[in-house]
Amino acid sequence: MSGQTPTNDTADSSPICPVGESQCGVIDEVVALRGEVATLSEQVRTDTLTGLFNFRHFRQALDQEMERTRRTMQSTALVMVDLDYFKKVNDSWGHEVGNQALVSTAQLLRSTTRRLDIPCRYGGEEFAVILPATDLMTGIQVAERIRAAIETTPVMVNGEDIGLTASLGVEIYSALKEDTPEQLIERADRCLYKAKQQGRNQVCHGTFDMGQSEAAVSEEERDALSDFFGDDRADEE
Ligand SMILES: Nc1nc2c(ncn2[C@@H]2O[C@H](COP(=O)(O)OP(=O)(O)OP(=O)(O)O)[C@@H](O)[C@H]2O)c(=O)[nH]1
Repeated sequence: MSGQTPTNDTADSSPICPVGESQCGVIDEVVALRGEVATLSEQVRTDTLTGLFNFRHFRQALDQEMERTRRTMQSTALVMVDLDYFKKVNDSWGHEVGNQALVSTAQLLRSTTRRLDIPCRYGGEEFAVILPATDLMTGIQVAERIRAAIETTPVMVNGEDIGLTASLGVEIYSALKEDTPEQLIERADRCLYKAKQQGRNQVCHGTFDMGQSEAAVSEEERDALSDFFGDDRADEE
């Protein structure tokens, strides 16, 4: 699975003209077509506004990472991110500022995650980040890092910060579960809904004891997580 920035991953194997010919129209055409195919395949999986992977790629990547979990027994974490009161952002500051906030959030998702993580625009003002080979505790810490980055990074309009925040839900898929991708998304979305219900600008997660329902990250847990993990996960490759 490619990393977080959609790239042109076509191999550089330029066709060569037949022996004795320095120019060849057909080959020029093949090279041009290859370029177009690469551009189109990037467009098909990329969200135009933010440059993140789009929903189509998200679903394919989630299938692939869940399959990897079944083979390697390493869990996959899923973080759902939804900007708070985004309708109010649009209504108060205008649609263009709303778009600026979405672009800023996308940049933060890239900068707070590893290259192998898969940040996507799920739709509207909702984002999803797939964290391959990640357990619940680490997923919670990454979500908390994303939350803090959104809260503390100003989105300025006419010298004023619009005060953007987000609510997040974290769940994991382990090989022991028989979840479908839809069930995993639904569980993560339930956590996100709980974060909204409990006041927004917070992370809720599935519990370590699967017999229980969702839980919020408490202040103490937040401190313990950052002490335990330090702040270096975003530098990992
Ligand atoms: N600027 C902009 N706005 C968008 C885009 N996509 C969705 N929106 C807006 O996002 C807003 C989402 O509003 P709601 O679903 O009511 O949620 P909310 O206001 O964020 O409230 P909570 O999620 O409950 O905190 C709507 O006003 C949409 O028009 C986009 O691409 N650009």
